Amino acid sequence: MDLKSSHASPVLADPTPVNKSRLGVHSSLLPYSQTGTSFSSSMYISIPRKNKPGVPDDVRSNGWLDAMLSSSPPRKKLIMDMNSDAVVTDETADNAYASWMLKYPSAINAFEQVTSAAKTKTIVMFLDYDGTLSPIVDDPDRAFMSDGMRSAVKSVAKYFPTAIISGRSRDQVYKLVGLTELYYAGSHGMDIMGPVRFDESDNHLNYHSSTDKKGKEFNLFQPAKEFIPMIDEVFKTLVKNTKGIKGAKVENHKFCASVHYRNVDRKNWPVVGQCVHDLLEKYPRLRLTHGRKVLEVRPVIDWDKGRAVQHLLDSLGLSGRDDVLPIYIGDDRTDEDAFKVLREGNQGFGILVSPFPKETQAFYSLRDPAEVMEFLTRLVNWKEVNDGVAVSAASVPGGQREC
Ligand SMILES: O=P(O)(O)OC[C@H]1O[C@H](O[C@H]2O[C@H](CO)[C@@H](O)[C@H](O)[C@H]2O)[C@H](O)[C@@H](O)[C@@H]1O
Repeated sequence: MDLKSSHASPVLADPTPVNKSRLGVHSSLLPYSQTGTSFSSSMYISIPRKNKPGVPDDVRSNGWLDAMLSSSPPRKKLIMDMNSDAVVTDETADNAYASWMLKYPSAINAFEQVTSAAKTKTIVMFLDYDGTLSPIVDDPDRAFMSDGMRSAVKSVAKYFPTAIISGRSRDQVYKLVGLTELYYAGSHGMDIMGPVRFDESDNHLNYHSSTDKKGKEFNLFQPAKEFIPMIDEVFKTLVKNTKGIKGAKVENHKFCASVHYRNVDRKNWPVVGQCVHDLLEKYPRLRLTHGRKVLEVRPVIDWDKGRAVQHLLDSLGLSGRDDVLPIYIGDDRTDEDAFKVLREGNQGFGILVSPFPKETQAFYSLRDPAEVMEFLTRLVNWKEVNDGVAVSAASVPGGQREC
C-alpha cells in the first residue's frame, strides 16, 4: 500500500483478490494475545467461501463467531484466554496489566518521554471517539463525552491541529463533539472534512470544496462516494432482517453500516452474525470488519483510518516532516490501522486506550477516557508552560475551582 499516494483512487477496480480473504479472519480479530507480535498480511487466514458442496459456510465454521465472542470480553476472561490454567483473581489481572505496561507504558507515566519527543515539533492530534473520548455504553445514541473532555479537546485544538477519526458518520460524530475548530473524519476515514488541500493542483474527483456557516472553507474527501446507494440498500435490508432479534441495532453511517449486538442475548449472536454473513454473500464489493460488539459492513476499498491520517497530514502540508509529531489515541481494532501507519512511517506514535492487555501497534497506553482527558490536559499545560503562556484555569478541565 502506497501511503504517500492518497491522490490515487482507493477504489479497487477488481475486488477479487481482496474477496478471497473477505470472509476470512485477520489475526487481529481473533482473541487478543499477549505476545505483542505485529500484524502482517501473512497472518490472514483464508477461509473458503463454501466448505463442501451442500455444507453451508456459516458464522461458526468461518471464525466470525470466535471474533464476535472475543470482541470487548470481560477483563478476567482475557487473562484466562492467555493462560488457560490460571485462576484469575483481581491480583492476577493487575499483574498481567502491569507486565503488559512494561511494553506499552502509560502515556501519563511516560509523559516526559512524550514531551521530550515533542519539544521541537508540531504535534498533530488524532482522536478516536467511542471508548476514547466517551465511555462505552449500551446505547450508541447515548455515548456522550463529558464537558470536561470537550473542554480538554478544545484546549488541545487551540495549540495543535486536531482531528476526530471515527467509525460513526461524520455528521453524527460532529454533533456529539460539537467543536468547530477540529477536522472530522467519519465512517472510518471514508468521509473527511479537512482543510483546503495544501497541494492546490490536485483536482481529484473525490474532492468537493465547500464553505461552512461561518464562511470557513473546507474540503470534503469521500473516496467511497459511489457506495452510498449500496450502503443505504444494505442498511435497509439489515434493519429488516434483524427485526426479530431482540437488542440488535443497525446504524447507517453513509459509507458503512454497523450492526450492534451488545444488547443481544449471547445465544443469539450467531443469528446476528449469520444475517450479516448471508447479506455479504450477495455483495462482493462489501466486506466485514469487527469493532466492539459491532459488525461493520463497508466497501472493499483500500482505505481505512490509517489512510485517513495520512490524507489529513498531506492536506495540512505536514506529512513526511521531521518537525511534526502525529499522535493518535484510540481504543479499537480499526484504530490499529492508524497506529500501524505511524509506527511504520516512523512518524509519531499511537496510544492505545485499554484497561486490559491487548496486542497492538501503539507505543503507549492509557486505561480509559478519564486518563485520556488527563493526558490531554497535561499536554496543554506543558505547551503553555513551554511557550511561556500563563496557565489559565479555563484551559484546565475542572480547573475553575473556588479557593
Ligand atoms: O471509531 P469510533 O469513534 O470508536 O466508533 C466505533 C463505533 O462506535 C460506536 O459503537 C461503539 O460504542 C457504543 C457506545 O459506547 C457501544 O454501544 C457499541 O457497542 C460500540 O461498538 C458506534 O455506534 C459505531 O457505529 C462505531 O463504528
